[in-house]
Amino acid sequence: MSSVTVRVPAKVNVQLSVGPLREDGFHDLVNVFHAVSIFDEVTAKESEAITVSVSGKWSNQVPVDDGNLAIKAARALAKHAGRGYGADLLIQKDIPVAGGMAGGSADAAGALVACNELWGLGLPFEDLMEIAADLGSDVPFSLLGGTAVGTGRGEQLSELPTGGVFHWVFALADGGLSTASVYAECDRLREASAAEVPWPQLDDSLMEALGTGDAYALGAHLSNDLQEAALSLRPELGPTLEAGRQHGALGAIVSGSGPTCAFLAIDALHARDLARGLTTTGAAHTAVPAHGPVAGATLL
Ligand SMILES: C[C@](O)(CO)[C@H](O)COP(=O)(O)OP(=O)(O)OC[C@H]1O[C@@H](n2ccc(N)nc2=O)[C@H](O)[C@@H]1O
Ligand SMILES: Nc1ncnc2c1ncn2[C@@H]1O[C@H](COP(=O)(O)OP(=O)(O)OP(=O)(O)O)[C@@H](O)[C@H]1O
Repeated sequence: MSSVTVRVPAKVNVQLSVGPLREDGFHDLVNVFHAVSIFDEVTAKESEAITVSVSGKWSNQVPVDDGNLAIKAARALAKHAGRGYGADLLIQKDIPVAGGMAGGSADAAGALVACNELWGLGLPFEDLMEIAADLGSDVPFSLLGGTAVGTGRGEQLSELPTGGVFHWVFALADGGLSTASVYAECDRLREASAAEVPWPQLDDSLMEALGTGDAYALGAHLSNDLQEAALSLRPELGPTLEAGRQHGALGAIVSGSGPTCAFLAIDALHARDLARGLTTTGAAHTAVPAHGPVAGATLL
């Protein structure tokens, strides 16, 4: 096979509960991931060396050197296989960069699946999941997709069946937020308040809403412990969230570490109207309707 293409989704966190800071610099989480229909595509072509190039909306914001997570993923896979394989990786980028939607993680997951196929390794999914966890906390979920609860630093996943399709609108912001700085801001705010940080717990009402496909209940139970930190670093996100609520969103939340804002809609038609409302009033320069859950990294 000389060329393989894999499609990988973005994510939103419908619950993100952040526990105390661990000694390794990470936080224990209860992280309910939900994969949504904004996709990157990663194509791997036969080559001597491992290289990457990026096309699409956000290509100028993505590194094409060794810092690219897709390159790191391909290298980690080649190392696991014990051979000096090569691949030209082409990323078609649609997921916002540094937007809290796991775009880099998606490309890493895409590169793992594509290179496993291109190089004929035939590694089982469990092996790819282990390599993924070493690459980043969100990478295993980008492989898995659907809806899942992540514990540990987010890499230990249990799949969650959902009772229906949920319709979302994502309001994209200018410029990204670094995930590490948002966690650091969360720690700083917690230190300043001196309140004890509780151990994260799964929200039973949220589980029920996901299981029954009840968008109204899901909207009422969305939660993100990183939201206050993201708003502290980007106060202008507050009015964006409020504008979504004014346009009838069932729930409005910062996606992961932000700055993308996620709005839950009643149905596909409402999502389209909500997106139009957010852009025509200037509350967001770009608002993208999407639905979830969708599959994780998939060979095309
Ligand atoms: C905010 C989320 O996107 C929610 O899904 C993730 O928790 C972040 O996952 P990610 O981007 O894959 O993050 P990683 O590459 O693993 O870690 C980047 C940095 O985020 C912070 N980090 C990440 C995950 C975690 N459970 N605790 C943390 O404190 C650490 O400072 C870490 O150095
Ligand atoms: N393939 C890639 N796509 C996007 N960014 C990448 C990639 N590889 C490395 N990066 C770097 O990683 C940084 C974070 O990008 P990413 O889009 O993954 O953030 P994010 O969506 O906020 O992540 P998360 O939601 O997992 O916290 C970017 O600013 C960029 O410098």
